[in-house]
Amino acid sequence: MEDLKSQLAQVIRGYHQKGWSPATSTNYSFRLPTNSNVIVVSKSGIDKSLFSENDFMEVDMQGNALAAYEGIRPSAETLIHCKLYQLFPEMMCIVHSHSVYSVLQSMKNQTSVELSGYEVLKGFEGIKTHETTVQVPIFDNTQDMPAFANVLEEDKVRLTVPAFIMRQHGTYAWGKNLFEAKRHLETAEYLFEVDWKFSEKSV
Ligand SMILES: CSCCC(=O)C(=O)COP(=O)(O)O
Ligand SMILES: [Zn+2]
Repeated sequence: MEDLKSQLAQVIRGYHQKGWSPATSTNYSFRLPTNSNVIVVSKSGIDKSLFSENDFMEVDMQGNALAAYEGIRPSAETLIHCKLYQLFPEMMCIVHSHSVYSVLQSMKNQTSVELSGYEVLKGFEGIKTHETTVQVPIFDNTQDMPAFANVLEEDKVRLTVPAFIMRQHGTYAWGKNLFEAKRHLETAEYLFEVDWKFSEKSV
C-alpha cells in the first residue's frame, strides 16, 4: 500500500505541474488491493504541489473515516468516489482534474462532449480504432454530494467511457489500477484540449 500511495502522490504532484489542480483543488483515491471495501482517499484541502503519501486517509464505502483523524477530513467529494466504486466494482483507482479545457468544454451548454476520429480515443479501454465517436457526459455541478451521487447512479447508462465532466468544475476518470485511471484522465484531457483548440480555429 505504501508503494501505491507514493506512486499516486507522484502523479498528483505531476498533475499540479500541468495546471490541473489549482488552489488545493482535485482529489484522488484507490481501493486497498487486500480489501476493496477500504478506500484510500486524499484528505481535503491539501496543496497538490506538496502532496505526499501522508496526505491520504482511509474511509469505508459510505465515505466514513476509518480512524479518528482530529480536524482532518476526507475530500469533500469522497461520495463521488464511493458511488463510482459501487457502480463499477472492478475499478480500483479514481483521479480528478480541474483543468481549464475541461471547464471550457463544459460551458458550451451541452450535456456531453462529442469526440470523433482522434487516434488518442484508443486511450480509453476497449476502443480499438480512431474511427469511432464517444460522448463524455457533462453533469451539472453541485455542492450536494449525496444528490450528485444519485445523479451518477440514475445516469449510469451515460457513463460509456471511464470519465465525465462536472460542469464548470473538472473531470473525473477511473480505472482498474492507477496506470489505467491515469491513462483515462490523460486521454480525456488531451482530447478536450485538442477538440477545443480545433473548434476555436474553425469559427
Ligand atoms: C478549491 S477546490 C474546491 C473543491 C474541489 O472541487 C476539489 O476538488 C477539492 O476538494 P477537496 O475537499 O478534495 O480538497
Ligand atoms: Zn473538484
